[in-house]
Amino acid sequence: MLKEQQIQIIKSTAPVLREYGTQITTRFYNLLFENHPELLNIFNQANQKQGKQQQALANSIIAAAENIEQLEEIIPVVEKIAHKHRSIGVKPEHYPIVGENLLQTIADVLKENATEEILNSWKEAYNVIADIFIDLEANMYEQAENQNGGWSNFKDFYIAKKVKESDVITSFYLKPADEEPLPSFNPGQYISLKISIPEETYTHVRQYSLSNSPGEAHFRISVKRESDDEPNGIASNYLHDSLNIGDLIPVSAPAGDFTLDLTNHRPLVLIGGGVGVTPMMSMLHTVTKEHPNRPVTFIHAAKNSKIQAFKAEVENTLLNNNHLNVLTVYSEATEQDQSENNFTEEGYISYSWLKQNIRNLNSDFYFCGPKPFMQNVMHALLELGASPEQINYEFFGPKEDLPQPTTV
Ligand SMILES: Cc1cc2nc3c(=O)[nH]c(=O)nc-3n(C[C@H](O)[C@H](O)[C@H](O)COP(=O)(O)OP(=O)(O)OC[C@H]3O[C@@H](n4cnc5c(N)ncnc54)[C@H](O)[C@@H]3O)c2cc1C
Ligand SMILES: NC(=O)C1=CN([C@@H]2O[C@H](COP(=O)(O)OP(=O)(O)OC[C@H]3O[C@@H](n4cnc5c(N)ncnc54)[C@H](OP(=O)(O)O)[C@@H]3O)[C@@H](O)[C@H]2O)C=CC1
Ligand code: HEM
Repeated sequence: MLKEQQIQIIKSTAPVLREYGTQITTRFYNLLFENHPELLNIFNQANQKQGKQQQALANSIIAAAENIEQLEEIIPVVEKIAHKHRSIGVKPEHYPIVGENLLQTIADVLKENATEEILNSWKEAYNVIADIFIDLEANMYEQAENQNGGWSNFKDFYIAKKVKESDVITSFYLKPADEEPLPSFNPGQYISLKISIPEETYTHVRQYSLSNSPGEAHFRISVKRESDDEPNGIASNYLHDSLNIGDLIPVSAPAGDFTLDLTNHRPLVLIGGGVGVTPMMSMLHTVTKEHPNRPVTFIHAAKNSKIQAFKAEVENTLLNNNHLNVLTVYSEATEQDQSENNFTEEGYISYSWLKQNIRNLNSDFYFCGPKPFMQNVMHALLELGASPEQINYEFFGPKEDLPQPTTV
């Protein structure tokens, strides 16, 4: 346990580390992969090259340190990270490795300012934080293991079906190679895939939201081919081009805490941006099956009908449900979309448009999509007066980028 003096040292040096934050974590990852190249198999190298992971780690370690006296405050943030850690296969034995390399880096960056007393205090603080992660993740591994037919790490699934949903999105129907029954999962959760590409030295682990509802004999994921920017997305292009029916792929047990709360019956508003619609599909299918009388507004913002996935699937759900309202917003509607008038609004989702189209503000809101879309929707909901507990979103960048709902 940390002594009072160590707590004061942590609190007084946390601002310095915040200042050097990403410089420390950038150097940390270089040192970590130099000393432990095997960890290149689990870290997303695109996130590394774009600096996203360095920022995320720096923010979380320093946030934990600044809350060192009331760590229970950061449990919700730690839980979200622990879900991802568990789905990737982070183990207790990894924590001392990260700790050693992180402290070495702090010493290197702070140089003569890194006295033995400061380093020992940060070592103690890291161990306290690491123990919280290790305990949480142990429970999550046990829970995943104990679910019917569960497994705690990765297990082989085969591609049972591939369905082209749009010009850029293809769905993969995955079934367990051992034919064990699938564990249930919460709508909105994701799985991690461990993707081995022949010419690549390391595996690529990626997360994909489950786009079907629990209780079926398969998992369905729907993957957008990332090819708008250079370099093309390594995993999504491999899945689209080279993963075919019958091929095997290691899959983690479902994880994630961005999940539909089925215990309350307030009206529901699901807002998906682009392929961010995937968790919304799982939520839509689940709620229309289990609570057919719950009013649901399903909003999909996409470029146009050539890019949009699940248009027909959602319209089919609409046919069988009197309490579902479906709205489509295209930002780059094609001429065919215009002539068929097959969408509700052109442009971006806005505060005034949401105000006009959300029938009941006392709703639960769930949204997911690209960052600019997320920022816009969050702003609009806050402006509409939605309270923090009504707003649920999956965002996987440094949280500071998104306006936070003010506490009431
Ligand atoms: C919880 C969660 C759920 C998700 N669910 C889905 C889903 O349902 N469907 C879906 O399609 N995606 C989903 N994603 C995203 C998915 O995990 C992948 O990130 C996505 O498929 C891209 O992976 P990739 O390997 O194809 O691209 P990567 O190779 O990882 O590249 C990603 C982007 O980074 C850029 N990039 C790569 N390397 C560099 C570099 N050296 N310098 C600069 N830029 C670079 C690429 O141009 C590309 O635009 C989800 C992500 C999370 C965290
Ligand atoms: N559980 C999770 O965390 C999941 C995360 N994802 C992530 O969701 C993202 C989906 O991206 P993608 O499919 O490429 O989405 P797109 O880039 O296609 O964007 C979707 C729509 O949102 C519009 N948009 C862009 N900016 C704004 C804005 N400021 N306000 C409102 N709308 C806006 C786009 O318009 P425009 O034509 O101008 O681009 C487009 O019409 C990916 O980053 C993916 O990784 C996906 C699935 C699950
Ligand atoms: C106290 C210690 C740790 C903290 C505070 C921490 C924090 C984080 C954070 C904030 C993220 C981003 C989560 C997200 O994107 O939603 C993350 C992801 C990750 N962490 Fe940790 N982590 C710790 C220890 C570890 C250890 C010991 C390992 C194992 C080597 C590890 C491996 C990973 C991996 C592989 C990812 C996903 C990276 C990516 O997809 O780009 N972490 N961690």
